[in-house]
Amino acid sequence: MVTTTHSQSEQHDQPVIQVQGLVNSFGPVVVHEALDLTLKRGEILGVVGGSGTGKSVLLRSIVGLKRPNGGTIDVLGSRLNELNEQQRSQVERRFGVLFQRGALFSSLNLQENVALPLIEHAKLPREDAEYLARIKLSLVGLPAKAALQFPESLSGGMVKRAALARALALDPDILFLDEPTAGLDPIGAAAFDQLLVTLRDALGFSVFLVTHDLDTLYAACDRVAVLSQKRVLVTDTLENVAKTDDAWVQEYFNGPRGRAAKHSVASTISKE
Ligand SMILES: Nc1ncnc2c1ncn2[C@@H]1O[C@H](COP(=O)(O)OP(=O)(O)OP(=O)(O)O)[C@@H](O)[C@H]1O
Repeated sequence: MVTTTHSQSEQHDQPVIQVQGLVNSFGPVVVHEALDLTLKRGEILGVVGGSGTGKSVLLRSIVGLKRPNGGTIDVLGSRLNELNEQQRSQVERRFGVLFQRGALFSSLNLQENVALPLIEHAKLPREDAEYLARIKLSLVGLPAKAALQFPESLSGGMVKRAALARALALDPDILFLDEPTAGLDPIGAAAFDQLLVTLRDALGFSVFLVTHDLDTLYAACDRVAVLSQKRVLVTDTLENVAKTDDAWVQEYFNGPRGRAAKHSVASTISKE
C-alpha cells in the first residue's frame, strides 16, 4: 500500500498551491516578476498565455526543476524554499507530473513504465508494482492487453493515457500537466479532457494544467489563470476571464477559435 506523509500544518481549506511574488529570470531575461497564483483544493486550473509568457517555467518552479530567483511557493502546507532535501522530496512524492514530451521509456512495456515510480519511490516489489500498474492502466481506460505493449505500437491517445497512468502511480494530491492534449486529434483530445474530469471527480486530486487548447479550457477547467506581462493577469472562471480588458485575452477567447470552442461545448451540453 502506498502511504503519503501529510504535513501537520496542512489545513483542508488551504489552497494546495500558493505562489506569491514569484520572480524567475535567465540571465538578463526576466520571465516572472511579482507573480501570484493560487490552486484551490480539488480544482482543475487551466494556465494559459501567449508563447514564451512562462507557463512551463512556472510549472517547473513549483515542481522543483527551476529554483526561483525570488518570492515564495507554498505547496500542501509547506514553504518549499524552507525545506531540506528530504522534506522536499516528501512533498514532491505527492505530485504527479505529465510533461508534453514526457515520453514513456520506449524499452519498457506500459506496465513496466507505470510500475517504475512504484518501485523507485514507494520501494514496492516488482510483482506488486506491476499489479498496481495494471490497475492504473485500467483506470485511465486502457484495455488489459495494453499492459504488455510497448509505447511505439500504440496511438498517441493511448500513450497519453499511459503517461497519465504513470503520473497517477503514487496517488498524487496534485497533478501537473503540460499541454496534455498537444498532438492529439480533436476526438482523442476531448476523450482525454473527459477522462481528466472523471478521474478528478473520483480521486479528488487538484490539477495545474498548462494548455493552449481552448476546448480543454471549456470542457475541463474550473478556473483559468492568464499569464501576461510577467505575472498572472487574472484568475477566474472562464466566463469572467473572457471579459477581461486585455488584447491577448480578447483575441484568444473571443476570436474565431475561442467562439468555435465555446459553441462546441454549448452544443455538447445541449445534446446531454
Ligand atoms: N532553461 C532556460 N534557459 C534560458 N531561458 C529559458 C529556459 N527555459 C525557459 N526560458 C525562457 O523563458 C521564457 C518562458 O519560457 P516557457 O517555456 O515557460 O514559456 P511558455 O509560456 O511555456 O511558452 P510556450 O507556450 O511556447 O510553450 C522564454 O523566453 C524561454 O526562452
